[in-house]
Amino acid sequence: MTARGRRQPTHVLANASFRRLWTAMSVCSLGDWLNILALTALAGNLTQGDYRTQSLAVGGVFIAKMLPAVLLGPLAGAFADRFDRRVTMFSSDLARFAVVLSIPLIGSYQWIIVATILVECVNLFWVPAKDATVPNLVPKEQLESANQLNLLVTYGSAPIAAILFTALSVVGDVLKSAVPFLSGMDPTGPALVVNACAYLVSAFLIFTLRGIPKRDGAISTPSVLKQIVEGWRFVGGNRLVRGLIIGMLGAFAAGGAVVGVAKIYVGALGGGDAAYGVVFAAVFVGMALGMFFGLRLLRELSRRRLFGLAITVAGVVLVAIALVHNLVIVVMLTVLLGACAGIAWIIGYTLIGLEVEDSMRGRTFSFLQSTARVTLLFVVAAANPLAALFGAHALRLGDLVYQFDGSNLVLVIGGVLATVVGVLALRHMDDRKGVSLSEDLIAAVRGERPQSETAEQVPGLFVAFEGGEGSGKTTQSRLLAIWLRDQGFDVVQTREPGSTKVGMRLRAILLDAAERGLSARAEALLYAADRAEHVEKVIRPALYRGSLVISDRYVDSSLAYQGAGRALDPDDVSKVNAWATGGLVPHLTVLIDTPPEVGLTRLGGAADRIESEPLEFHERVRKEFRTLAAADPGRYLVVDGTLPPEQITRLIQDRVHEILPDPVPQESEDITGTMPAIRD
Ligand SMILES: Nc1ncnc2c1ncn2[C@@H]1O[C@H](COP(=O)(O)OP(=O)(O)OP(=O)(O)O)[C@@H](O)[C@H]1O
Ligand SMILES: Cc1cn([C@H]2C[C@H](O)[C@@H](COP(=O)(O)O)O2)c(=O)[nH]c1=O
Repeated sequence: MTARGRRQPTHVLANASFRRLWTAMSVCSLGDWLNILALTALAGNLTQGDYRTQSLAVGGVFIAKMLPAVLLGPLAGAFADRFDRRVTMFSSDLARFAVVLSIPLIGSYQWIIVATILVECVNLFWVPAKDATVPNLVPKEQLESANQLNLLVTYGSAPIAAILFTALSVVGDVLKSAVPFLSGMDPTGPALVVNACAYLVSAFLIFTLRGIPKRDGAISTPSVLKQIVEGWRFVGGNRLVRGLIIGMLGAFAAGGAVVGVAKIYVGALGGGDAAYGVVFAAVFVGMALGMFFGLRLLRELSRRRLFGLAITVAGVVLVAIALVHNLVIVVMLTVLLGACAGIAWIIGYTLIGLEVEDSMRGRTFSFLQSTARVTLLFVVAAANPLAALFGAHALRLGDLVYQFDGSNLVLVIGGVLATVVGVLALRHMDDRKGVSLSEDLIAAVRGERPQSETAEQVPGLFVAFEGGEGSGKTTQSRLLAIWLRDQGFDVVQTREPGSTKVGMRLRAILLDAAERGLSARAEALLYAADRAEHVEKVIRPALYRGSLVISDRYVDSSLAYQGAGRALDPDDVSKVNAWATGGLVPHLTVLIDTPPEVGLTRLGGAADRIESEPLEFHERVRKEFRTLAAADPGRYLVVDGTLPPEQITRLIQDRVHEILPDPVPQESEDITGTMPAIRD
């Protein structure tokens, strides 16, 4: 069998709509950093003279920046889910432009504070609207790359803004002395004008961005208050989202502990301001490395596992940072800490974008932004008093003296907290229960798909079709089988439940609408029993013969219908099925994603026991299918089931084509010299 190569996907920036949004975001990020630099400098300039007043004035700007998120975050999220996101972003940009432009014109400290609060309030509407829009513009498999680019410009624009600010300050000084009319101007004036113009450019880009889906939430949506409560309920009630947010906040708290005490800790290690700067920079260098190289290196590892693992490692590293009294090692560990934080942040953002439905996304992102800021504020504020309260202690062991100060304690607490959160996230969200994490990790580092679970090592190829009722699985799996047979492949087309003798009986029990009293656990076990028989009698033998197996439904159906639909513990369903199948996982799962209200109306005849479940049941099933696909994008093809059948067929053929084995084995080619004729 020849190697199964993958076709190179196009870069996410080739997508014109995303490119436009990303450009707007980059310009805004540059503007935001310029804003922080210019406003803190202006506040300092306006209160020159007394060091204490000056410090308080600059601190006031930071407080004004944080405050609106705490107070207005929930409202902004509901706004992003309620109104047209393009209009929200466009209006926000115009408002930011006007407010920032007014700062150098008015030029008083009071107005700086008011304007900062106003700009931050507007930002609160812009950011969740943007975050919730990204998953609408890029395909699911490119969402991780899109988030990497977003984070890159958010932080990468900071040094560019710093250089620009310096240059614009020089321009400000020159203008002040050369143009009499501008003699009263503060040198930060040009920076603020450029900052305002950045928002105007973004307004233009957003206005001309046609790819954002239109929404008119004002017609039938509930009240804003109801929407806010609905958003909180959703975040608290959704297992995955709750796990992601707790994990990300844990990572934030750990980061806050470092920011809070880094200065005194570095000082205690004998480092000055330069060393403090290096430690600070190490966090960002690490984040960039984690986001780009870490995620690429571990691309075969389940994203849910990697999320928990990254936070756990970050926690352990933080404890090590607290205990190792060597500045060079501390800097190296800080890079690792940043890498873990970068990985966790990107995965968390990506999974939320994939998992959360469009109508809830704005509120979820906004909840995350607000709670992250509150956590950061709280931890940074509490870290130093706690460190001071603990004081400095020298532990003596014979001749050895080990210094353990308050800053060490804060870092240890932050590290332990992150470790606990990471372990909980790993357990809470693990989608490969029963499969050793270390084996998975080693395989991922080697760039291999985890061997113990995939069907990769068998000579054949295993493709499963999944989706809700009437999504088109039977139609498409039949068409795929015909297409493959046409190319000379030996194809076994099969389905669940009911492809074996025992299976046929089980299918009758499982789908008989009269069988009303069947318990959820019994149902899960019967499906698993059918699957065990199916794998042993049909699928495995065919794969070992080198056949291509196409199954209409497999394990994911149990995770979606019995796990999410019947609300059984997903770990239990996963374990039972891993045991029933001996860990056999398809090479490719095609998810035909169709809204249940569309799929159910396609079905003819009387509804069977499962089809007659209420719509909410089928909605939970659909959501779980999508979540499963999102957690392992490399192994799934998600197609929109509302597309015309021919278009779906083409998408499936394109993807299957990438992983097809050579129909004539290499040895036969060597002997006969024949070239296989594969039609596209
Ligand atoms: N893309 C499509 N657009 C419109 N109708 C479709 C599409 N795909 C399939 N159908 C029609 O929908 C009905 C159900 O299709 P199919 O039996 O393939 O779905 P299924 O997912 O296998 O259903 P089940 O859940 O019963 O197994 C059929 O009448 C089929 O012709
Ligand atoms: C494999 C499997 C199936 N189901 C449900 C899903 C459907 O309602 C029926 C199968 O009918 P189909 O027309 O053949 O698609 O069974 C399930 O609940 N759990 C499973 O594991």
